[in-house]
Amino acid sequence: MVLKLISATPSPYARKVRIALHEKGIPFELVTEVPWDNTTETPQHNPLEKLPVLFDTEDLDNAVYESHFILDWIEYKYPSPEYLGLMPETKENELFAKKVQVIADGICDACVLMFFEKQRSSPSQEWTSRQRRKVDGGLNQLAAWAADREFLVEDKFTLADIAAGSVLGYLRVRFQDHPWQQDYPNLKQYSDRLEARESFKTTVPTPQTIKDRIV
Ligand SMILES: N[C@@H](CCC(=O)N[C@@H](CS(=O)(=O)O)C(=O)NCC(=O)O)C(=O)O
Repeated sequence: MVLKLISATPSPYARKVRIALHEKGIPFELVTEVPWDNTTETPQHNPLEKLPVLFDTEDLDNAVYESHFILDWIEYKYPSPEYLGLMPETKENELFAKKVQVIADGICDACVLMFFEKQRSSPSQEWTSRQRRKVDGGLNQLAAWAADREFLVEDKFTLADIAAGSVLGYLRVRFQDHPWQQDYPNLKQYSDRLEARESFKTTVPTPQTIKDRIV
């Protein structure tokens, strides 16, 4: 199997996959693109036209997409003990880790909606406020779960930390004016610790330039 990952420099969803592959020591080719531009190859592999997309270059008909599903797929295809396990030990805690991912991805979704609302000729204040409430509510929940813990579940690095760390790293780059680091010092310290991991250091998000008109 020769894995290729289609990613974009700011993508918090793709960063989760990059972190997981790095933590498990799984080799892959990284393809970086702008999924919003007409030059994107993403639609060739995902009918939903979204990245990240992970596929075996020797089996192009079985691409894997939707970051949460990609992470489940990776865990299934590259299980412990041969590879580092990224799921908690118990089923209950695995479900909680996936609930953390729901919140983290939901914060990302609301951020993306706000980002594009700002591009509109007359952005809706009501719509933007609604998305901002989701970001703030999600961060409040992550801060409560993090408390003063090193990791969110079972005192080991899991999917929950990949998801939470990725959205916090995304806010640092794409929503620098959000005061979450002042509002939740514990969450900032938690994020700082994760950003010190090699898998995070080598996947720090950076802005991209979108050439085509999107909205
Ligand atoms: N739910 C998806 C969201 C993925 C997503 O929205 N990807 C964006 C790029 S980024 O926001 O992650 O940078 C995309 O490809 N958008 C293109 C489109 O929506 O047509 C996931 O978890 O993978």
